[in-house]
Amino acid sequence: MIIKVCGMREPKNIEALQQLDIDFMGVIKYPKSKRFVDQDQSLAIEQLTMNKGTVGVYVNASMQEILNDIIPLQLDVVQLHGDENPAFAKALLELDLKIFKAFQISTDYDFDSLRNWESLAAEHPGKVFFLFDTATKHYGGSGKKFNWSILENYKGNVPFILSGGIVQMMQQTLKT
Ligand SMILES: O=C(O)c1ccccc1NCC(=O)[C@H](O)[C@H](O)COP(=O)(O)O
Repeated sequence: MIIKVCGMREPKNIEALQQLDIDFMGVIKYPKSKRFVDQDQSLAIEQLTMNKGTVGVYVNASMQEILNDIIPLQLDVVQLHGDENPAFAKALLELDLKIFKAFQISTDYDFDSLRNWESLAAEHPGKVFFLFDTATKHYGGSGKKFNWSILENYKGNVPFILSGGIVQMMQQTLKT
């Protein structure tokens, strides 16, 4: 199991996170999010020594916007949380970044629509992960959990991360 803590901004919180047994720290680069990390905060993050993987979270950003963040945010992973296509992700994979591709899961979600992304993942073993989040018109950060039993309909083999409204008391359920 991998654990990502998202929405990190303040250097002192990021330093505290370094002491925890987690794998990734997520930084939101979506300007409409209340957790958005601006340029000054990015420059503060650049000064930190990181012992976790850093994930930049984007919603329909341009390639140039992402490229500009690679060094300041010390990016290991790009989380594509909007309507990006596999060709866009492929260009990032070729820069040696990993991809977390987010999908907004609703009750009647059609997992067959992920075929193109599954092909990309097969071409880049160990580099592409799916992230299943709760559907919201704001793309993410709803704070709400979706009905995980919907995932019984997912028959693919790309490893996935669960997202949306996860709190500590769900720890045991997540392990099973
Ligand atoms: O966190 C946000 O504000 C956000 C906004 C737009 C797209 C993605 C966003 N977050 C990405 C994440 O990976 C969050 O951890 C995820 O949505 C779950 O957060 P929450 O719903 O608050 O539990």
